[in-house]
Order: sequence, then structure tokens, then C-alpha cells
Amino acid sequence: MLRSFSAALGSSRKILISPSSPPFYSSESTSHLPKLLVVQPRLRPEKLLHAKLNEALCLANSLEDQRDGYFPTDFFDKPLPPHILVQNPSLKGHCPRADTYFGPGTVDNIKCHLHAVESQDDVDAVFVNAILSGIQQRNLERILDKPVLDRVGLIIEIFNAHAFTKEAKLQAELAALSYKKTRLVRVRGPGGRYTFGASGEAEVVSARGRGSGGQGFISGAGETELQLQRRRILERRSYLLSQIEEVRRTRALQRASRKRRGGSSGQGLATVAVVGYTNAGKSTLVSRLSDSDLYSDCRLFATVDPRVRNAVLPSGKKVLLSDTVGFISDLPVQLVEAFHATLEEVVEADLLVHVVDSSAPNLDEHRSTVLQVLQQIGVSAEKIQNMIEVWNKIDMEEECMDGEEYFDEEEEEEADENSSFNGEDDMKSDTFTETDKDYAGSISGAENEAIEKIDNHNVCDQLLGDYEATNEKDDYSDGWLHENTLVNEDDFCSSSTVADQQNETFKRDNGLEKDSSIGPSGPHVKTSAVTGVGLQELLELIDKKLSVQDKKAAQVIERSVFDRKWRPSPSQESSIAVEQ
Ligand SMILES: Nc1nc2c(ncn2[C@@H]2O[C@H](COP(=O)(O)OP(=O)(O)OP(=O)(O)O)[C@@H](O)[C@H]2O)c(=O)[nH]1
Ligand SMILES: [Mg+2]
Repeated sequence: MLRSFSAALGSSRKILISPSSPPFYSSESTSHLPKLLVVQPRLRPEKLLHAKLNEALCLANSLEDQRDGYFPTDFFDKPLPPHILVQNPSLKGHCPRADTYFGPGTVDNIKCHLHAVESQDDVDAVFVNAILSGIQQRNLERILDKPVLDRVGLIIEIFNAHAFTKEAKLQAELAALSYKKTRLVRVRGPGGRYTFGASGEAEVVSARGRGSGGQGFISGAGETELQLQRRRILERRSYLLSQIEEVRRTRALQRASRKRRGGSSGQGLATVAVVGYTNAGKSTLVSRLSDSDLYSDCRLFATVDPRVRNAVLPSGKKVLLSDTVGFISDLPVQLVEAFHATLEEVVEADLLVHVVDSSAPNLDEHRSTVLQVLQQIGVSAEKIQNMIEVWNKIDMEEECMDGEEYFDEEEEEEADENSSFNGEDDMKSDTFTETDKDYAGSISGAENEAIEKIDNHNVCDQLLGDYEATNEKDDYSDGWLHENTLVNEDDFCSSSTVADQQNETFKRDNGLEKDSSIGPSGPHVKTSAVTGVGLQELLELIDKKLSVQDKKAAQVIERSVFDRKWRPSPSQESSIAVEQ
């Protein structure tokens, strides 16, 4: 069942977190696919903005429930989701507002755009392609009167929707739970009371007493709603963890048995894990190499349930190819932790093949994201060094290079200088910072201020016109937007995004700064999983790498036997000394 995040946990199947938040989409209750309004903060250069917007649109259209491991609709049949480019609040010297992330002017723009889009069709939720705090998300939900998903939330939702096996479902739910745990925020309700939920449901006190250690309500003052929700999350979490531990054990046994099940020479089967950014073509490549039929799709995170397939190398040696979940920039930490059991396949593999989509405009970012995640999950530097880098979709590369328009550096600098940011009203009112308890007050203040400031009808009419015009131009052709579909405004923003900053902070905190010495600098082989170009070359390379590894392993064993010098036992030693 596909469900909104708050709703996922609020449904009867799951623990109760926010009972008042209705699901914005549920395949059980409605036949229509979720419609999201995509809010993309501006980025520089334009090429990066273009790539990020494309990814955001693909993410929004990827949120669909699978049925028996397949998706009932064709990805390319889906209309382009409505979208709006907005000012990026993480300008140099500024930081996003603690209460609403965006300034009041931008929030109003989003609200008007939402109304304009809704005049044509219903919108189920707003997707902000940035990382929001719980308070920012909740406040935006209240202002926009719609569920709001941030990047992390949507990715976790997609994992939940696409999970098919019990293992993937457990892990996806655990990730959702960890994410939700950090979102349990209290906001001041209309009557000034601290409450939960978008609609400000009243705080309740459960019968379970705090002071009584869970013995009933005789001695305790009872549990606040926050404590109640936390307890429920923790209970469910420990259940999921115990189930996942079972999965890990089973996986470890399966791996061991695969290793034992030798080829004709009696050695175990080597495992080659195919890793890469989501949509790079991993499943298509594994299918072609193993002559099997794994599900592949333009939808992001089409593979959430890993699969292993047999392939025969040119030397006649059999190997196991492991198709895994794809990575993405700002991959939620919760997902990495929850999918530990699945990702262990990558850590334990004998060889890694890194598939890169050579047609992606931000290929370097994709590469470094994958390298970071590999380090994060504990793949050894030696294994990363030995990894084969495959540039896939080579058939599309030429096409992309023809249409590519590089942003002139001089032009870019000029734009930077001129980017004095036309949203001054935003920044003026952004100067105050507040503590959590004052957020609700600031929201209503900002709202009132905005209502006085702008004539909503005029802006809405204008936006409606813009939206219709933009929609006519939009075209999904090959999954990437055409350059001219971007709504061009003059207010260019800083090149550093919050996501980038958070990524940097995360890397710094976890000692994951990019190490240029790690990983190859270019492709080892270029392939097209669709036309079959380069596949034989790839198989030969895998063969060569594995046989070199085998030789090295044999040498290590030999040397360790040879190095084991004879030493006299203590009794012999003493007798030798006596003889001397
Ligand atoms: N033109 C072209 N398309 C390709 C190639 N390889 C894969 N594709 C297409 O790219 C899309 C994504 O392919 P997948 O194999 O599902 O990609 P993936 O890396 O497994 O994606 P996730 O499972 O979502 O991480 C599909 O529509 C494929 O048909 C290629 O070499 N050339
Ligand atoms: Mg796949």
C-alpha cells in the first residue's frame, strides 16, 4: 500500500503517529496516481539546476505502488508533474529560515502556484526538493494546507512503495520509522497549546504512568502524546530490528552456501556486485550479462529488492552477478542504516562493477555520490580501488553531447554579480530567528504580512498563465527535460545548496571527504546495455580482475605457509642451549 509518510504511520497497519493526517494517496482507497507539485530551489550553474529538476520530476513520478514486482503504468505515459522554480534560501551569507525554510514571499509564490495548479487538477502533496526539518515541514503543511514531502521523505516513500519482498518491506519500514522519529515535533496550536499534527490535535495523556514504570495510572502522571508516540515507535523499531536480524542471518547463510557451491574446479563462485546511481542501467546490464530478465524501468529505485543471477565469463568460469538498490545524492542515512542487510551483499562481494549513466549531465556528482555511499557502508578502500567503472548508455552519449549547452563561464560570473536576489522582502523578514516554541506565532505573522503585501488574485492569474504556457512547452521525451522548459527568472542564486552544505557537513562529520586517490578517474569500459556494445569487453575485464585476485589470494596463502618458520619448542630450545 502506498501512503503518505505521516499517513503510513497513522494507518491501522502501522503504529499511530498522526491520526488526523489523511493519506494523500492510497492505492487501496483511490485509483489515481499521486500528483505532486514539485518545488525546486534554484541552483547554479543552469546545467546543474536542469539535472536536479529532472531528477526531482522523475522522483515525483516514481512514487507509485508496485504490484507483484511490476508497475501497472508506463512511466512515459505519465504527464510531467507541475513544478515551480523558487529562490534558494541558502544564499551566501544567508541561511534558510528555521520556521518555513523559504522566506514568506517564496512561500506565497508556492501557495499561489498551488492554487493555480489546483484550479486544473487536484494536487495530493507538495514535494520540496530540499532537506527540511520537522518544524519546517509541519509549518509549510499548515500554510499550504497540503502534505509536504521533502527529498528524504519522498525517497523513503518510494522505497516503501516499491518494496516487494518481506526483507525490503521490513527495511523500508524501518527507514520510515527512523525518519518519523526525528519528525515528532510539537507546534503551538490555535489555542496556544502545544499540539501535534498539521491540524493541531490536542495533546493526550495515556493511562500508562510515567512514574509507575508502565504499571498503570495509579502512581504516574501519565504519558504525554510525545512520549506515547516515541514508545510506539521504539516498540515497532525493536520488532523490525529483530526481524531484520533474521534476514541478515539467512543472507549470510545463503552467501556461505553460494561460496561453497563451487564451479568445476571446486572453488566457490565469485560474487560481482553491480552498484551505481539509480537509473544508471544496472538491472538492464545484469540481465544482458546473465541472459535473464530482471525488471528495469526509468522509474527511480525500480530495484529495491536485490537479485542474484549467474553469468559465464569468457574463460568458462561461472560468477554470480548481484543487482542492488541504486544510490542517489542525499541518500537518506536512515535508508543506508535500514538497508544494511541488503547492502552487506556489496560489502562482501569479491568484485564491484560501478555503472555510471554516461548521458547524465552531472555524471561527476553521480560518481562521487556512489563512492561516498560505498565508503559509508564500509566497503574497503582496496575494493573501491579495484572496482571496474562502466560508462553505460553510450548509445545516448552522442545524442546528449549534440544538444548540450554549456553555460559560458564569463556569463556565469556576470550573472553571479548581478544576482542581487530580487526577493529582498523575503530576506528582510527572514532576519529574525526563533526558538521552537515561537514558530507558530511567527507563521501567522508572516502569513498576515504576506496577505497585506500582495494581491493574491493578480499573482495567481499570472501564475496560472505561466503554468499553462510552461505545460505546453514541457515534454518528457527521453526522461530529461529540454533546456527551454525551465522557467527563466532573473533571480539567480548561489551555487551552494543546502543539500550540498548538508552533504559536506555529513562527509566532514563522518570523515568521508572525497579522496581523489580512491576510485578510477575514468571508465574502464563503455557499454550500452540496450545495444550490447562493450558487454564482451566488460566480461573479459571481470574475468581478468577475478583471476588476478585469485592469483594474489593463492600467493598470500603460499607465502603464509612459507613464512611459518620452524621454531623449536621451549623444551627443545632448552636442550639446544644445554648442548651448546
Ligand atoms: N538508451 C539506453 N537506455 C538504457 C541503457 N541501459 C539501461 N537503459 C534504460 O534506462 C532505464 C533504467 O534502467 P535500469 O536497468 O532499471 O536502471 P537501474 O540502474 O537498475 O535503476 P534502479 O533499479 O532504479 O536503481 C531503463 O528504461 C532502461 O531501459 C542503455 O545502455 N542505453
Ligand atoms: Mg535496477
